[in-house]
Amino acid sequence: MTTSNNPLQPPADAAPPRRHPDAPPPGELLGPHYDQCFACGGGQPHGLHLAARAGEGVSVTAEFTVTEAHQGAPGLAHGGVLAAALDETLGSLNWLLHTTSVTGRLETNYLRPVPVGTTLFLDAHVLAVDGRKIYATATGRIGAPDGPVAVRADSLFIEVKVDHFIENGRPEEVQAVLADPDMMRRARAFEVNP
Ligand SMILES: CCCCCCCC/C=C\CCCCCCCC(=O)SCCNC(=O)CCNC(=O)[C@H](O)C(C)(C)COP(=O)(O)OP(=O)(O)OC[C@H]1O[C@@H](n2cnc3c(N)ncnc32)[C@H](O)[C@@H]1OP(=O)(O)O
Repeated sequence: MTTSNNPLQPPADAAPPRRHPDAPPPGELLGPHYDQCFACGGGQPHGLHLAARAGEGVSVTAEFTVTEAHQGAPGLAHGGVLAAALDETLGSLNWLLHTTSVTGRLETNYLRPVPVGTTLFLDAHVLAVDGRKIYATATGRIGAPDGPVAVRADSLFIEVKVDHFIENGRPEEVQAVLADPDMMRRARAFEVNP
């Protein structure tokens, strides 16, 4: 039952987050979920190359360094790029839950400009889960894990089946991924989340 009009606030009867028993241990690098992902993939020269690690509970940390390719205003990171970094960090929580989910809503809050050359230290954690709805929040800090807060986000992710990607993706890329047994084994493993 929804008790608030804010779609990013978990309802009072939502379940607390539960770390999956097979979640990677705290400190482990999660690796890209897809080599061509703009945010985490190694195959995108101008991508963020964001590297996320498992944290304690249902949390992750991540880092990415702002380059010339990420500018909006001269010498400053584009707000959409920063939103992508927050989105990706939040999406990495899938590894801790062993679910496959996509962003339904993402509300970003920009507190400080982020200059080119900055390494942004991000963290995200799940607040609650309500059926297919995953409520999570993220913060990005300048220069260090305890640096000044530059950006924050609240989000609602929605759990989907792997078929979501097969049915909606462009056929060329979908076929290439379907032909990669490692990728498919990992993606399908997330679907049988007990
Ligand atoms: C080729 C094979 C590949 C396999 C391997 C793939 C591995 C990939 C692994 C992991 C991927 C992680 C990727 C991370 C990247 C970072 C995250 C992104 O950037 S994701 C991209 C941006 N997001 C989208 O493109 C979503 C577009 N939207 C949709 O597709 C649909 O709207 C979707 C799936 C979100 C929901 O559609 P419905 O038909 O399934 O479900 P309904 O019934 O509408 O919603 C279910 C519940 O959620 C609420 N809901 C849905 N959307 C909402 C919204 N925007 N705001 C508030 N509530 C929402 C609804 O009110 C409903 O709630 P009630 O159960 O009735 O209480």
